[in-house]
Amino acid sequence: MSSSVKEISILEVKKHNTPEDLWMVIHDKVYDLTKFRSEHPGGDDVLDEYAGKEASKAFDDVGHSSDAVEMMAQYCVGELAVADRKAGGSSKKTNAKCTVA
Ligand code: HEM
Repeated sequence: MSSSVKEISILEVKKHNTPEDLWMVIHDKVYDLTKFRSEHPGGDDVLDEYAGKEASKAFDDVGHSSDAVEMMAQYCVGELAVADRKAGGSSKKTNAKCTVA
């Protein structure tokens, strides 16, 4: 069965590790936060810190609101490749729609 969600490897995510090209992984979803960076209420520096990286724990530790979680979907560009996922990485909370082809 084909899925409408694109699978992205962690190696691909790592290439997008600058403020001008900023991707990160949160709960097995890949987000392109390049445009959101300057709008993030928590600041651009914290996002820069996780550019190209796995940021699930950092995201959870902040205790982001449900509004923040809802905002995530629009920046989702795909799912982390199954082989690159870690046990416990997924989260119902942030398993929102991510149907970008
Ligand atoms: C798609 C990813 C993200 C979205 C959509 C997002 C969104 C938001 C929003 C809407 C707020 C305002 C407070 C709230 O509604 O909870 C916020 C605050 C904040 N965020 Fe994020 N955020 C994201 C990722 C991250 C990451 C990876 C970090 C890493 C540490 C982070 C750190 C913070 C901090 C420190 C605050 C300020 C909390 C405070 O003032 O009490 N955020 N974020």
